Amino acid sequence: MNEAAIELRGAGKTFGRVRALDDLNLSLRAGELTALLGPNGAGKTTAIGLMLGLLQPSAGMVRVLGGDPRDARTRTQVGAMPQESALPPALKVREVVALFARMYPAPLPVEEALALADLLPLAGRRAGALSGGQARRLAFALAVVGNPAVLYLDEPTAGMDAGSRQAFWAAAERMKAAGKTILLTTHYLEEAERTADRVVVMNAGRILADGTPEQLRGSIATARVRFTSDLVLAELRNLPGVEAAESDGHGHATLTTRTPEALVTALVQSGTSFAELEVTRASLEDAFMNLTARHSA
Ligand SMILES: Nc1ncnc2c1ncn2[C@@H]1O[C@H](COP(=O)(O)OP(=O)(O)OP(=O)(O)O)[C@@H](O)[C@H]1O
Repeated sequence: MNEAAIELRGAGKTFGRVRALDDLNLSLRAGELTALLGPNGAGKTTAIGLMLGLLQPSAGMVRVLGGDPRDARTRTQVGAMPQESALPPALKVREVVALFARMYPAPLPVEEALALADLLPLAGRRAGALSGGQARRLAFALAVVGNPAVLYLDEPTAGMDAGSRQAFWAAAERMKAAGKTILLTTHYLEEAERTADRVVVMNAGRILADGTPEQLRGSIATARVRFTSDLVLAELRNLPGVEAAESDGHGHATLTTRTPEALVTALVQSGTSFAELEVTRASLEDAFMNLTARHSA
């Protein structure tokens, strides 16, 4: 059933003295949409480069659909949307898509690829005349027109306006429903969270976290609970689920926890009088920033 469509085992990549990827182990199941997140330089594009067969691993192995990513048979089953793509400026949008379709054994109808990328109204425009966000949509059309089993999308929504983003995610949903294995990189965690089956967080060439969006939220999302009371630091630390506690000496306490409800319930049940209660949830974005910052040497 859901066997690995993409597999990296002990994969490493160095560029001179730069270790871009270090012992990467990743197994992506067929039909899943995985979001690869991480700060600039984390190694996301390099990982995609290995999976596309554009780069040779310095260590370990990479298999795509059971084969070597550089084999012609594998390549015709893979579509990619690079971070930057050079488009032939004089050709019209429809012509560029038709040109790409010819490179694949069983492509989608050109009109269908144009529709998926929300490009039908722009099909007659020269590629060189497209705006940045429109050019991203054309790059998406080129990635899907071959009707590939595996799709790599490197920051697909970068530069897109809100409407284009929405259209993009709707198209990604449709590709997923059609059974495609999709790996995309993004800096927009909240956006990816809605559609991704799985989120992999990378930093400095390594995987920091890997799971469903819910699991990721559960493992890294924290809340801050503030109040004033007579409790001393040791008592604050004893409250359930407290990960960090601070007290300013005037009774103002700031606690960090993943389970603010349990903490506040225990506080109430303890009978301690407290005031100025304030609970703020860190957004997943904040939690993700903390996670990657903590691991940056
Ligand atoms: N061809 C190359 N030569 C030298 N260093 C490289 C090369 N390609 C990538 N690197 C380095 O490898 C590291 C990982 O880069 P990579 O492009 O994979 O990161 P990324 O996670 O995709 O970042 P971004 O979010 O900025 O796209 C960086 O330190 C980068 O400078």
